[in-house]
Amino acid sequence: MTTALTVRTENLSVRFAGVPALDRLDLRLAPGKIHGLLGRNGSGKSTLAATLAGFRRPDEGRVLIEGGDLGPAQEPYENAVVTSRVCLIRESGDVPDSVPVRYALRLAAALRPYWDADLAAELVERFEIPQNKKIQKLSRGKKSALGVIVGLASRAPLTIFDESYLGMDVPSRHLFYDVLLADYAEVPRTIVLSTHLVSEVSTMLEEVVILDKGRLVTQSAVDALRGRGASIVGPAAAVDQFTAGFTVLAEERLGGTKSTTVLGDLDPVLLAQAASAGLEVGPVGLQDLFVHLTGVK
Ligand SMILES: Nc1ncnc2c1ncn2[C@@H]1O[C@H](COP(=O)(O)OP(=O)(O)OP(=O)(O)O)[C@@H](O)[C@H]1O
Repeated sequence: MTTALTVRTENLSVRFAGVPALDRLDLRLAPGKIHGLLGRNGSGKSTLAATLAGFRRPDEGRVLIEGGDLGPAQEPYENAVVTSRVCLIRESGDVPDSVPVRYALRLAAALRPYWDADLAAELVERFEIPQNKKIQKLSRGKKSALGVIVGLASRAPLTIFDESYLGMDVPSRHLFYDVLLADYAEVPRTIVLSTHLVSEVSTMLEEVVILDKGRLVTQSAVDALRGRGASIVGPAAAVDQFTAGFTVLAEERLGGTKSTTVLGDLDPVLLAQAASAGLEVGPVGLQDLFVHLTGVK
């Protein structure tokens, strides 16, 4: 049976030629949740994903993985017991290129202790992957889909998708999200989705880690993060009057109606004022917060 794992990093740093890609990260990924690993290009997402999966040795600090039948915390690097329970799928698909699809699936079945062959077969059908074709002959999208299938059917207690679905078209990506949610409900495990497509995955995420230039910007439950701001919708003049003095994260206007996203907690007095001005107050979008927190202009 798959048992979700807990991941911790302590003062984790990874450097390339002396330049930090990860800079003293202290994180805790709770077991059995879907975590978003968010950051702009070059922020360190792939380096973190590879280090969590044991592909890379930290230059400083450590990664600790614990829980389930693993027992006490262990470091993943050069640790076959831990890495057999961790599946990292990168954009390349992380499958050998020169062999037919059916062989790659057999290989995954042999290597992955929690492999679900029925799920793999079902997904190969649903994503319409030609089983006899060599992987190098697949289109980029189908190659990505095969990687995703391996990631899902591995049912690893810690499963990390590092932008592995970006090559897929929109319907295929949505199929991936649907299958991921359904399978996660059936077999809970710790899932990390590394992405910059924040708006597309935001409804699936329970926790987020936001990186910027290798540093931790924030780690938070999505609900708590969304509570850091508010979106105010209503007649444009009333919205402008109400939001004057707030830090504005985003504005959108449609005819006489305006939606303004602001940073800050709205107390009950402000909420009552908004209601009496005919304004609707909702949570802030994750994408708007991400843009604000990572300084994208
Ligand atoms: N093998 C490597 N050699 C040298 N520098 C590297 C290497 N891998 C990553 N880096 C550098 O480390 C930093 C973090 O890169 P990383 O790929 O982890 O970021 P990322 O958030 O995954 O980016 P993206 O969204 O563009 O994939 C970048 O400055 C990158 O240039």
